Amino acid sequence: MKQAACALTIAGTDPSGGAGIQADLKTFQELQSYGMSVITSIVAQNTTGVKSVHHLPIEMLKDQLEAISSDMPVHAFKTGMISNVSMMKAVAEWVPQVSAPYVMDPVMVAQSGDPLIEEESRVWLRENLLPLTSLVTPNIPEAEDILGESMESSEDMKEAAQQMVTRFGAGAALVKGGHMKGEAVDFLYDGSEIHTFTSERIDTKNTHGTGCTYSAAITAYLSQGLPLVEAVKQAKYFVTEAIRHSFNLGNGSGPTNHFATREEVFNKWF
Ligand SMILES: Nc1ncnc2c1ncn2[C@@H]1O[C@H](COP(=O)(O)OP(=O)(O)OP(=O)(O)O)[C@@H](O)[C@H]1O
Ligand SMILES: Cc1ncc(CO)c(N)n1
Repeated sequence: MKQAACALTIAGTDPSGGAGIQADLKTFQELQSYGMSVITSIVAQNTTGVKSVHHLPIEMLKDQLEAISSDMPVHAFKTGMISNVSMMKAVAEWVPQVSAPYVMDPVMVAQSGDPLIEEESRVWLRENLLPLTSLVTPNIPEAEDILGESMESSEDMKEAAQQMVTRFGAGAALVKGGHMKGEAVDFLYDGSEIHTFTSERIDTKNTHGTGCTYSAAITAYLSQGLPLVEAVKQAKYFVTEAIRHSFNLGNGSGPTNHFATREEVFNKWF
């Protein structure tokens, strides 16, 4: 029997199902990787915002990580919300045990603007976690935060992607243009060249969890052995269709729609 491609997410939760662990597992399932999850924090949130956050005790985080690496194959993994330095340290100590591509979504604020990471953790993330990654996927505010510089143009985005790799040691960097105007353009620097991924901008307020879905799709494709550029290309199709079919659920920024997506992607793009 063919062995399953196993993808893991290490992240916070979203009970409303649009972002975090829930979005990641749905994406893994849609893209036919076997999904596994390690929870960092339980977040009481929905489409309108974050009510409260409970961080799991560090020992509990370590035990979950150990439960995976002592028993399960991991063919690719991603991290999302890792709120404080103690949790980042636990993840950083665990990463070398797994020889699989590591995709970091450097989650800092929710779509609603609520903070998901403590202020002092940002430097630690940059100095210690970033060099362990195969790919980091910041949106523009996250890239500005990591580099300490403001970004206004495509040239700034490309420069930021390069800096993440050459200055801060990320394996590769994908700077996402969801927060810009006009077409939704993302730039990937893979250590040797810039690759550009462009889609039309879809006119919707329902973009809760787009970043989670995108990085989870990249992780799923990497777990299946696709090369990085191909994994990003296909994940961009997936997230674009998930945004196109997003739901008007809840009173705020609704979630992307995964299950309308797979068929749509295959019919339309292949
Ligand atoms: N309205 C849109 N139409 C089409 N593509 C979009 C739109 N908004 C974002 N994208 C694309 O979705 C992907 C996710 O990018 P985005 O910058 O929104 O992530 P994010 O801000 O990290 O998401 P999150 O809301 O989960 O924090 C990128 O490929 C981006 O270009
Ligand atoms: C747990 C979690 N991770 C990431 C995001 C960003 O979309 C969110 N809202 N919640």
